[in-house]
Amino acid sequence: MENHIHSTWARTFECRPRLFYQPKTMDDLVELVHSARSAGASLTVVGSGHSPSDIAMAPTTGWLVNLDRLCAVVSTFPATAQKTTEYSDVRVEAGIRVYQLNAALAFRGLALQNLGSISEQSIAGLISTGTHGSSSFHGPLAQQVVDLTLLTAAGDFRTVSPTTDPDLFKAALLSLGKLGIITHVTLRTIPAFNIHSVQEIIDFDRLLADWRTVWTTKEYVRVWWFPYSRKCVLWRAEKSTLPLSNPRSSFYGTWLGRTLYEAMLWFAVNIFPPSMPAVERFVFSRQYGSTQTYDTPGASVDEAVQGSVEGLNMDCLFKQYVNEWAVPMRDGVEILTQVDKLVSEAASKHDYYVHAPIEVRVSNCSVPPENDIPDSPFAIIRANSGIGAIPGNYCRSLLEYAPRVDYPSPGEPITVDNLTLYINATMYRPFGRDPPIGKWYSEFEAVMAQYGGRPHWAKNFIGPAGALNAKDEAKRKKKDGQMVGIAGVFAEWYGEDGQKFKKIREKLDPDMLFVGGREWAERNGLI
Ligand SMILES: Cc1cc2nc3c(=O)[nH]c(=O)nc-3n(C[C@H](O)[C@H](O)[C@H](O)COP(=O)(O)OP(=O)(O)OC[C@H]3O[C@@H](n4cnc5c(N)ncnc54)[C@H](O)[C@@H]3O)c2cc1C
Ligand SMILES: O=C1O[C@H](CO)C(O)=C1O
Repeated sequence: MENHIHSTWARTFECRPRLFYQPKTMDDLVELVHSARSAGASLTVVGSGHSPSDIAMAPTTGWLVNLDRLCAVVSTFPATAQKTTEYSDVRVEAGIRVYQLNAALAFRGLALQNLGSISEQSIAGLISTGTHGSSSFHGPLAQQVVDLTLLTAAGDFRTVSPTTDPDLFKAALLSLGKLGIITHVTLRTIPAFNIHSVQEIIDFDRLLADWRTVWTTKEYVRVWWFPYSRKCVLWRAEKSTLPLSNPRSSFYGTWLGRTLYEAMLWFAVNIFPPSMPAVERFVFSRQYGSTQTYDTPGASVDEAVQGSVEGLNMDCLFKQYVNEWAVPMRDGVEILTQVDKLVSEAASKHDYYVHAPIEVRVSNCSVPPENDIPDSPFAIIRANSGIGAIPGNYCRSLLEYAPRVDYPSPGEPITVDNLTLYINATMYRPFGRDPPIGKWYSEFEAVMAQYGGRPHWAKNFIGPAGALNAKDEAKRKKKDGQMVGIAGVFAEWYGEDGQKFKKIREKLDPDMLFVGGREWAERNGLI
């Protein structure tokens, strides 16, 4: 198709590729790879466009391919064949959206073990960017991958697993679309489950006081931080057989509440920025009340029992910019204290204002030493806690952005020392209007980098200052918050694993067929 315009879900970036394809068969896809090579065109692969950045933008001379029509469930390995009823491996075509997969699994009495905030993504896009949920007992969502198939620039299918080709598997587990086209994925799924969640309001200072224990109290834990209210929402959930029950009604879940919220944000962004803290406080009080309910006898808490998808997904509200970094959980108190200081000082100087919530989440990205991989998928993580992941693999992807932390010793409980903290600075675009993000994001990133943090690959990070030459820097400054990228620090931050990824990439794709979005790849040190 010609004249196709592709844009991100948040309408933050768009591109006009020379040609756009949605192949219906794997043979068509292979033919497309050969045709693009013969034509000397680049081939960018895009999923649902939910990455907030320009990571999947194709140049005007390039071709863009999307796998929405390659979305079948290929096979389900019956529990008996796997000699267990605790999990089932399911092979799918990689264009399947997570919501389609959720439905197909539910039909078979199965479910994904963990999810991120939404289910719009394609499974390939989710894997390729290091998407995560929020649990101390689960890794990034790619932990559920048992094997995957990559269509290479040569037009060959390569099915890789931790045993068949460990290096290529670790590269393909977070490949940013730059290695080839993921065509199939086998996922380790478990019997469908419901979750019982309890949502409490906790004072910011109390959260910091309980930091070392709160993250491991339930299988799924997430925090939304409202800095101007000095409060957080603490959401904790576990698998449950209790009867289903709905969560409490939501102020911004209604058309009126939601529109009012967006209108107030618009006013604060465009007319009177100093009103932002009051807007955030008002919305917080409508949505959640104004008192701490955590550890408060007699306080009414918000409980629900929902299917895993409804419970784990959430309402992400409006179109947005998102800048999220992974840092060591053990440094969380210091990091949040520093960010809190930034936010309040900026507001008192009328320098910039942030939007709420700042999402604060967790994963267990630690992996066992290579010679210590358990024979059984019932991992140490699970044995310790009685809950958590049945991993499809125990690999750390070469481009894993979570800092390295220790794997828990056998028999020892998981602690903050084994965990990754994700801090997600979302800035809404009320009615399509861009808020100022540059100064906030630069200061936020300086704190994250100070603690060895690295940005989530899919998001709107800027990157360390000073990485560009004067001409490019001048160009960049024309757009507030534009990405500088991490090319200047890639070697330092990704070390040997990063170099290995680049070598594998160059070998598989010497003519850079899959580096259509060349600018993004260059800015970030991948080529
Ligand atoms: C509202 C919202 C909520 C989100 N929630 C979370 C969250 O909870 N946790 C989290 O970590 N992230 C979250 N994200 C980010 C999102 O999960 C990732 O950006 C994900 O990559 C989006 O998948 P996609 O299918 O839209 O991929 P796209 O954004 O279209 O593409 C992403 C990357 O995947 C590559 N790719 C796509 N398909 C293939 C393929 N078949 N083969 C090889 N490469 C491919 C692309 O080339 C590109 O590099 C959220 C984003 C939004 C907008
Ligand atoms: O990128 C993301 O957007 C939402 C926040 O609104 C979320 O959870 C992400 O991750």
